[in-house]
Amino acid sequence: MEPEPNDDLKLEEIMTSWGTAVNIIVGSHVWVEDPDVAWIDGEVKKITNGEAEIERTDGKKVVRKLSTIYPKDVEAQAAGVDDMTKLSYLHEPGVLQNLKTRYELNEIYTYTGNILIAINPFQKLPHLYDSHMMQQYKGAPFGELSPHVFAIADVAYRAMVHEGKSNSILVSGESGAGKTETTKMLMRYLAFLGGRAATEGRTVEQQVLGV
Ligand SMILES: Nc1ncnc2c1ncn2[C@@H]1O[C@H](COP(=O)(O)OP(=O)(O)OP(=O)(O)O)[C@@H](O)[C@H]1O
Repeated sequence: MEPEPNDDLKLEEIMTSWGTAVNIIVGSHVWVEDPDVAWIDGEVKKITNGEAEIERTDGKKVVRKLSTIYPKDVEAQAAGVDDMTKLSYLHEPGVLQNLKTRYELNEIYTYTGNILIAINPFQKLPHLYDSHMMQQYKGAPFGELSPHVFAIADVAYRAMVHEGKSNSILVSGESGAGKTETTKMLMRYLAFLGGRAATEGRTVEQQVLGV
């Protein structure tokens, strides 16, 4: 539960939802919710009675309750991080900013630990899925290469082989998010790992992908 900011404190102190105490003071860079762009950054100019006056980077001045604003990591890496567990602040605006930064660099995949987040590129990125890429991910330790759907398939496959048990990969997202495309890539990679041994004239790849 998020505590109400204590007005008696000299430095206004709020808790992020991850339980880390964060000081928001005059001069702090913060994220403010916005109906059009979700979150926009700005600087705290004044704090009174649990409310902060913020000058947004678009020049607009707004007043927000301290409990609704989040600290911005001003030292965040320009290209974002490939695993969100590396973020200084793991809150919604921090996560969205990191995904946006990477997406603008055509990096559609990002990890959060061993979970893969994929953002629909709405364009063909064939270099991401060619046979050279598959070869690279085959047997590579998880996390060594850039986040990729092939890395998830590789880990799942290897665990299945080592443990001798069935395995599952959960693909979830809203309509149009890219679940079908992602599943196709997973199947293609698993078929690639399955090899080209043919039964009744059809390779594993042809049987799995139905081609
Ligand atoms: N990795 C990708 N690379 C290129 N295009 C993609 C990728 N993922 C999704 N798309 C594009 O987005 C469209 C919608 O994706 P997809 O059909 O996979 O969504 P979905 O989550 O399965 O949707 P629904 O739940 O409505 O069936 C695809 O037809 C494709 O044009």
